[in-house]
Amino acid sequence: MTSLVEKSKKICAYAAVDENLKPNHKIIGIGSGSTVVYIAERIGHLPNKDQFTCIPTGFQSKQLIIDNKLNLGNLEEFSKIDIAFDGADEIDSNLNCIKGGGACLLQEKLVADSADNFIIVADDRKSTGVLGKGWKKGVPIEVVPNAYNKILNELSKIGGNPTVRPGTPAKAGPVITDNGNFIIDCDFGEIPVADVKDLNSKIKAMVGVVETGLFVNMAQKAYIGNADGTVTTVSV
Ligand SMILES: O=C[C@H](O)[C@H](O)[C@H](O)COP(=O)(O)O
Repeated sequence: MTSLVEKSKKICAYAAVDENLKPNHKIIGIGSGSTVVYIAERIGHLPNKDQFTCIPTGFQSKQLIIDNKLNLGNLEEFSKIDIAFDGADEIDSNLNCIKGGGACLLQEKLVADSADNFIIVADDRKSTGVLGKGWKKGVPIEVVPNAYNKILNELSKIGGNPTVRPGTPAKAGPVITDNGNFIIDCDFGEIPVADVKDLNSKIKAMVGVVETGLFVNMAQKAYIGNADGTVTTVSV
């Protein structure tokens, strides 16, 4: 039986596609995770699906595009994206997000940054208003492998509690991203909305950091699927 959370993911994803995908859109960014599964599914059901080229944000995303028989593109060829849809691990009241729980943050941020419209889809557990309130695993940070120890020290110095994400039990040693890097998860406690941008800049300034899972001022809209079957839309 489909769980309430799974139903929430599906209704918000379907609503996001139905209300935002326009006939003039040609290039679509497809994010990663369990919620965007329903984004790809919905687009795959459209009679005009052949008019779209979909840009993936990683291996799983690419498979979703292929499985739903959508046209697959890449950022090298299409550097301007009309609209991108993606999930989130947590969303604050300004639509800043923590992303990267599935280690896909770098390609996701490249696609979001290239998109004219960036739409978040998530079930209502993710919409807490303050980053770090509900998502307790920390901010995912993609780092060059041989810089991890240096960056662990630097993150501790700015008040974080960082750990290298382990690959166990599927793999001994750290998780390796689609880009061949490590992920550090760094807990900063609750991050006030006014502090998110500054924290992101501090982390990005550390040499060896490739990208952070803090998506600051990137999303224009979020579609939140509620357990009662309704969808809440938030815009900035
Ligand atoms: O790296 C993973 C991505 O940032 C996902 O979009 C994020 O973790 C949300 O995934 P889900 O929709 O499964 O909660």
